[in-house]
Order: sequence, then structure tokens, then C-alpha cells
Amino acid sequence: MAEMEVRPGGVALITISNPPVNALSIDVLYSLKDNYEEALRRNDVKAIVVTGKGGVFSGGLDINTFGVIQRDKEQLKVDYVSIDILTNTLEAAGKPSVAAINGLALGGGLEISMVCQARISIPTAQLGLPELQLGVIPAFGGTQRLPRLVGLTKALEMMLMSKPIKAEEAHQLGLIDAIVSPNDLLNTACRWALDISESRRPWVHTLSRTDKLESPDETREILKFSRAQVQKQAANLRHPLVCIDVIEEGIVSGPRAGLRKEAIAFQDLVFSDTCKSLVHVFFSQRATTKVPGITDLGLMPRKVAKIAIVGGGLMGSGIATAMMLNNYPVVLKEVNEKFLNAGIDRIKANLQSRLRKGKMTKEKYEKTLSLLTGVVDYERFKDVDLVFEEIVENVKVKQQVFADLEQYSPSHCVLATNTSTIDLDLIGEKTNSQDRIVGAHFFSPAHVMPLLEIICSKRTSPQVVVDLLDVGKKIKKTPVVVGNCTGFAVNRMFSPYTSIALLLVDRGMDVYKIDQVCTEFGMPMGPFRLLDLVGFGVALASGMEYLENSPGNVDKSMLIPLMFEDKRTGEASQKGFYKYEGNRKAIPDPDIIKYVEQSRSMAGTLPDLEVLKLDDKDIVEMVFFPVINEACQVLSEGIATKASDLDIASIFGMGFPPYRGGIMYWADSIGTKRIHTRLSEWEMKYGQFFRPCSYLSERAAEGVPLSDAKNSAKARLSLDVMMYHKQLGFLHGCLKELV
Ligand SMILES: C[C@H](O)CC(=O)SCCNC(=O)CCNC(=O)[C@H](O)C(C)(C)COP(=O)(O)OP(=O)(O)OC[C@H]1O[C@@H](n2cnc3c(N)ncnc32)[C@H](O)[C@@H]1OP(=O)(O)O
Repeated sequence: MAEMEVRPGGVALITISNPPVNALSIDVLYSLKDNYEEALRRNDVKAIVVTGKGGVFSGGLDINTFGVIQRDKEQLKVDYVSIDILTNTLEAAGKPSVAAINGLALGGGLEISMVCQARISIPTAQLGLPELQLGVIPAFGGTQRLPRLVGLTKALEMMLMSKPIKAEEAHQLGLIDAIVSPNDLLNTACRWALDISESRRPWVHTLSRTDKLESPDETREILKFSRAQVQKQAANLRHPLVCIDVIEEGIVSGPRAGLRKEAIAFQDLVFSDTCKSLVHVFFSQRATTKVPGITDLGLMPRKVAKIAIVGGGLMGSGIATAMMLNNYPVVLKEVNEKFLNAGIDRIKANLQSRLRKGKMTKEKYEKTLSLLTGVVDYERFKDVDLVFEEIVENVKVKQQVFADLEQYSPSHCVLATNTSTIDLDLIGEKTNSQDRIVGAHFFSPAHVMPLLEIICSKRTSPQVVVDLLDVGKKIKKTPVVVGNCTGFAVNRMFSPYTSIALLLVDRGMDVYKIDQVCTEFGMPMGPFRLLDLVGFGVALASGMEYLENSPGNVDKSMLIPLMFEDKRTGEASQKGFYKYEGNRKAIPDPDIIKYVEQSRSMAGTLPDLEVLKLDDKDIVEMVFFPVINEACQVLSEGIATKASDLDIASIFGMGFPPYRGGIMYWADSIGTKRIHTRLSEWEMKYGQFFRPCSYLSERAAEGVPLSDAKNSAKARLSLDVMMYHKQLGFLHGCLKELV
């Protein structure tokens, strides 16, 4: 709702109130309109100030209304709100309005403020038009007013990147007229509004402004460049181009024409699959922190004031960086001074990279670095609240470290391990603190990658998970809580992605064709470019883990071991499936064919005519349907609690395109029957690797979507014993060399 009070001096203060983010629901929009009309009617009101309740101006249109529009267009007519209410009533009113921006002003929230004659904000406010992130465009005049306030170039950047700016930058750009302290905000805004009404300050009508717009020639160039960029970076998406068209319409044919085109385009885009998928991702991302049996127990996160990290390798230093960047004091422990200094140097390098890119000032760099204390013993662990263990994957060494941690850290301290293979119960076997032990699986580089898999054993206490979820939120990670198994959710789902690609190559398909099809589908890189990036040593080691724990799910190709044996180990050695020269550019390498042929002959396969005939759609299905199958397996084993968690894990951990909604959402958009039928066909032709698990089979038989919460029996793929032993022996040989 919006509430109104008339202040002494004749200013009507209208407060948008819809906790927690003052989202603009249909009711809020109509009550805003009613309040405005009342303020315009009343003789004791000379000017109007709009603000938000509770430290937020507004998070924009209530995203739930997208569904309302999809069900019944008449429920919310965007052109009515944008043109009749905001433009013809608020902006055209005979009394001036000022926005008092007391926190976030996003989407429709910022658009309301741009209708006002001035905007005053507090220093911590953030302003942006992130609508494209939801598959739509700004629709309450944002595409028309933002370019007129900050210029076309900046406006395009803000909209196409969906990235909010801080108050200080907004002030420099002219989007904000003044920045004041929170205590002075309302008084300043009220005075400003009265000053406008009494002609002491100019009456600015945003929509009529042209002073910030570039010249026609420049405008043409900027729009051409933006279109080219969008086509290059988001080839599968339509709405960024629509956004540019709508902006252009306003500049070429005038803002009223732009407003009309904007409203029509929004109403159309809301029905697109892209919008539906991205809205699903928005709510699913927020749902990952709602874990049945853990976050519904009324537990409050305990304060984590100081963090320790055992192990300063790549992952440990990345986690330390992430923590320090979010103001946590960190104690970094290594086994000796040499390793400690190397760890500290890695952290410094991470921070210096931010400094170089202009993401932090020298002063902030120094302050952040001062949060780090390096140690080679446990003396400073006596007051830490959370420890991350980041050492080698060796049960005995880990058991000793956890026994030490139990001895030297306080009894409330959360003990997190970064293992990706060893049972949490085994790690804690030499302690009496199993309830405090939890898995924290970061993705490398830990200070950059957004996902955090939190792994609970049966003995991990809910309080510990709640504490870690809170820290995850504070360091701006998206957490997904999963159960204990080899690979957890993300690596397990990822495994078939590369395995199937190798299988297809053994049957005649071109390495680079597979990568090209996967990137065109929307993956950041194809499976072979990914293998190069990860490095064949790591790929072989994780292949071993899967062979030992889940042999039916691992490819039987010898391609990587053969290349590894020949010292082609991926990007780090400048040669893998691609050649690398200098600037990380991956160049296809014709030499690859000799390894491919050798691998085919070892596997006893010949180019298969049917595989050679597969079109792009077939290749996508053949690569991703087994990923879906594995995701079903993960869900049926209770490793993940809900399908939408796997959507988020696939997007943030694997780079699955968010505009397809995540792996399970995409699967449901295709239909379980089709996925099941195709997998069964491939099982007949290419073996059990493709065998649909019982979770998928049951749903296909009943026509139930994968996201349906109904319980299902466990399913396990069985093992091709001969190939398993053959490859296991070969991999052991390779790994020996690696060590
Ligand atoms: C016509 C217009 O041009 C169209 C639009 O305005 S479209 C909307 C544009 N606005 C956006 O995209 C902003 C979306 N929201 C966000 O980015 C973030 O929620 C935020 C930055 C506002 C706040 O972040 P944070 O403090 O971390 O809280 P967060 O957990 O995300 O949100 C708190 C709650 O508000 C809800 N929420 C946030 N923004 C919402 C919105 N615009 N509509 C509906 N619900 C919203 C979240 O779903 C969450 O609900 P939950 O507690 O039940 O899970």
C-alpha cells in the first residue's frame, strides 16, 4: 500500500509500503495513484514527496504480477500505469514531486522516481533498471526517461547489464540531484519540493529533456554498436534488442511514441519462454535458503566474527579473499612459513587484480589486507567462530586436522571441510564434534564464482547449516544445501556433460562441432574447451572418483588419458583439445585427430553413420539428456531437496543458460516422455550409460513433471565391469605419473 500524511508547510508525504522490498503490486500502484489524486485535490498541499518504508525505496514491480498478466492481461495494463498514471497524472501534475530515495530504487521503483521533478538520496542508495535480467524491458517509462537523465550510452549500459549504480555515481551523472544523510532526507526533500513549487528551483520535466542526449550521428553509432554487442553476447535472446528498438523509437519519434512502444513490448515479452524461465530462476534462487527440516525450525544464525582457514592453496586463498572482501577478519594457517607466504601472496594477487581493474581503491586494498593474519600453529584459533579446512584429499591428514580443530577452537565453532570425495562422518571420526562438521564446497576461483554447495551429513546440526547459510549470504554467494555423496550435486550433474561428448567423438563426431553446438545452446564453453580449462590431471582424478563410486556413469573413452600421456594436459600446458597462444584464445588443432583415431581403435569403435548424421538439436539432446538423468538420480537419492535447487546449481555451478530456467525446468519444458524415449533409444544403441533412472521412468510413465515433489524409488545405473577395470588400471597409471 501507499500511505499519505500532509506535513506542516503543505508537503504531502506519500510512503510506498509493502515489505520487505516495497514491491509495486497492483494494489500498491492503485493506492499510489489514489494518494496522488488526493494530494492534487487538497488545497493544503503545495508539493509532494514520495519515499519508501523501512530503508528501501522500492524493488520495482511485484514480479508475481508477471504471472497475473500471463493469466489475465486485463488485470494490469502496463500502458495505463505508465501513460495514464505515471505520465499524465504524476508527471503532468500542477504540483511538483520529489523522490526521497532511502535505499534501493530498482525497476519500477526507479521509474517512479524519474517521473518526479527531483531526486534526493542517501549515500547508500542503489539505483538501477534490472528488468532485462527477468527477460522483459523497463515498462514504466524507464527506456525513455533514463537516457534523458544520464545520456544514451550510460542508460544502455545500465539497462543491458541490469547493473545498479551507487548514489555517488548517480549524483555525478545527474540522476540524483543531491545526496544527504538519512536523518536529513525527508526534510531536504520536502524543502526541495516547496522550492520548486515556489519557483526557487527549476521545474524539470524529464520526458521533455534532450540536453543529455547525444547528437543524431552519435546516437546512430551508439545504437549500432549496442546491437552488435548484444547479438554477439546474447545471440539467443530477443529482449535486449527489443529494448534498444524501444529506446530508439523514443529518440527518433518522440518520448510519447517511445512510451507506447515500450508498454506494448513489455506486454508481449512477459509471455516469452525467456521471461518465464528467468522469473523461475529469480524465485528459485531465493528458495535455496529455505531448507525443510533446517531453516523452518526457528533457528537464528549465530554471530560469526572471526574466521580461520586451514590451507592457503588456490581454494583456501580464494575463500580467504572472499571473506576479507566482506570484512571478515581471517586467520590463515599453513604447515610452514614457505607455504604460508605462498598463500598470502595468492591472496595479495587476488586483491591486486581487483585494484588493477579499478574495483577497489588503494585505501580499501590496504584495509582489506589488514584483516589477514598468517599463522603456522593453532594458537590464534581460540576465538574463531568458523573454520574452513582446505587441505589435501587424504582421510588420515583430514582426521588429524579435525581432531586438532576440536582441541584448539572453541566448542561452538563451525568446522567446515572442502572435501569433494570423503565422507563427512569419516573426516570427523576422531572427534566428538560430528554435529559441528559440515561441507562447504566453493567453486574455483572462490572469490569470484557465485555458488556455494553446503553439504550436511546425517549428524550435522541444523544450527550449523543456518550459520553457514548466513555467512554465504553475507559473502554474496548463492548457497545450495545438499546431502553427502561423491561429487555432491554439481559435479555429479557435470560428469555426463564431458563423458557423452567423449563418447560421441569415439563414434565419429568432430570435437569442435560439439563445442560449437553447446556454446550456441548457451553454455559458456563446450565440454572440450572446459576440459582444457580444468586441466586433464584434474579431469582424470575426478574420473577416478566416479569410476570408484559410480562406475556406470563414466565414459569409456581413452582420449584424455592418451593425450595426457603425450604431455597434452590442457590450457595450462598450452595444448589440450585446442592450442593456446598468448591471450588464452583457443585455436582448433588439426593434430587432435591422431589421438581421436587412437582412442577409437582402443575402444573398438568406428565412425557411426547415425552419429555423423545427428543435427544440432540431436547433439544438444544427446549431451544434456544424460545430465537430466543424473540430476533425477541426485534428486531421487535425496542429495538435493528440490528440483529448483538443481536448476540453480546447474546455472551457477555449470553455467547452464539461465534463460532456459535451469536443467530441471528445461527438462520439464521438453517433457519427461520425450527425454525418456530418447534415452531408451540411445541405451539400446550405445549402452547402459544412457539408461533412464527409475525417477525419470516413473515420471515419464505417469506424465508427471520432474519438478513435482512426489517421492520416488531409488535408482542406480549398473556397471560395465570389463571396461571399468580396464580404464581404472589405465587411469591409475596416469595418476602415478601425475604425482
Ligand atoms: C514495470 C517495471 O519496469 C518492471 C519491473 O520493475 S520488474 C522488477 C524489477 N526489479 C528487480 O528486478 C529487483 C528484484 N529484486 C532484487 O534484485 C532483490 O530482491 C533486491 C536487491 C531488491 C533485494 O535483495 P535482498 O535484500 O538480497 O533480498 P531478497 O532475498 O532478494 O528479497 C527479499 C524478498 O523480497 C522478494 N522480492 C524482491 N524483489 C521483489 C519484486 N520486485 N517483486 C516481488 N518480490 C520481490 C524476494 O522474492 C524475497 O522474498 P522471500 O523472502 O519470500 O524469498
